[in-house]
Amino acid sequence: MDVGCITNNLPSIAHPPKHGTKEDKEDEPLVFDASLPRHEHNLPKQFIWPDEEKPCLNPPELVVPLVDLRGFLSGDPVAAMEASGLMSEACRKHGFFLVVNHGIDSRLISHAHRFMDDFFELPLSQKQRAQRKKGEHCGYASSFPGRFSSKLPWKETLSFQFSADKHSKNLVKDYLCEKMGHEFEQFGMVYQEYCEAMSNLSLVIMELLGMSLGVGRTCFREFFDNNNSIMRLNYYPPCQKPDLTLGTGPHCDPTSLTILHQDKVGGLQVYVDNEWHSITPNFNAFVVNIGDTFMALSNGRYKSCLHRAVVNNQKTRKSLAFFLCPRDDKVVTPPSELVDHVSPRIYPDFTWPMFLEFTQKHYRADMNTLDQFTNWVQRNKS
Ligand SMILES: C=C1C[C@]23C[C@@]1(O)CC[C@H]2[C@]1(C)CCC[C@@](C)(C(=O)O)[C@H]1[C@@H]3C(=O)O
Ligand SMILES: O=C(O)CCC(=O)C(=O)O
Ligand SMILES: [Fe+2]
Repeated sequence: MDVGCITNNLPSIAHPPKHGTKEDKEDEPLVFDASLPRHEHNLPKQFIWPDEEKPCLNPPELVVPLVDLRGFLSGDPVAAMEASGLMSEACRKHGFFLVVNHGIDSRLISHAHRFMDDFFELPLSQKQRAQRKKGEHCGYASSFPGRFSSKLPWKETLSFQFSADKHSKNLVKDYLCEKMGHEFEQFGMVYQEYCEAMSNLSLVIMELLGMSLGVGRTCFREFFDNNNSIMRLNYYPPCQKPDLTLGTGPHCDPTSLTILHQDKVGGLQVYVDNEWHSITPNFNAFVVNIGDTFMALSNGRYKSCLHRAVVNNQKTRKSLAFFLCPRDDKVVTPPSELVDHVSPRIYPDFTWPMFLEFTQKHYRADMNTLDQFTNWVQRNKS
């Protein structure tokens, strides 16, 4: 797919000033670093979001279904029906649910959070050894000044690839050691183990989602076997003007399924019934949400939901986001059971690499990403 012509049709992402031009000085990319003294009271204008997108104070709490996986994991068919029923109700309404008794060691989760602190508290120059390159989705990024010209998110991120393929057992460790040096070997091993746990949990959830949609336990589990997913560490430093900016802007995840662990600070918000709702942190629960790619796989039966992250003026907030993505060669096509004259195809066939490139090079993911991508694919059908 030649994606070149997208650039002219969509609100393209700001291109950083050409080096050496006069804009360089005026538009020197904004970079902030959590370890710098927090004395900035006048927020740079690029971090100030439009009034209609600014955070609201004290949103109501979203009562999210708590899906207990213990029974299903022990083979109890009644528990399986209960769990898939709860998921179905949540996914038809807003696409978010919590999973508990998931079997993942709390020490692994704590290690992952601790290593995240270690990374983001490094001097900026060291973090920039893993600097995300233009058009690529892996690496370290600080608020994306080179990518966007306004509505910059108040966060630093570190993203890397995970492959469930048995020959890729060292992918995470090798990437982190290559970028950051061999002192990151343990960091890499912990995140390789964390991502394997996330991948296995994703496949369990895919079994239940398959059951809930009437396509059987193995349909989506096999589709995401050997997944080629993305792990993202979100680090949100305190902000002196938290009511003017956002940690992560309003969006639907373009990926298939997100398994998120937020720390105790809280800040994740979901847009349901025309209102923003907070999701209260729960160390023992993972927040799970459907992404755009799974919405296409389900032929629109399940919703990819609008959400965002707000910041505060007291504490750093962290979240671990595992984004499930199918192997590169998998074609996203809904099972035949989900397509008929009553429910005709809504989205075109596509592969995840096509959609990912769209979000990285030509369109800032928001609440319309899948529709924009669909329109472009249909316009460019050669
Ligand atoms: C495929 C992806 C693009 C973003 C990361 C992700 O892996 C899934 C979520 C996407 C994102 C977080 C949605 C909001 C806008 C965004 C630019 C961000 O704030 O980070 C998105 C990510 C991206 O780097 O494009
Ligand atoms: O940090 C959070 O709670 C949400 C982050 C998010 O939505 C994302 O990274 O896609
Ligand atoms: Fe998200």
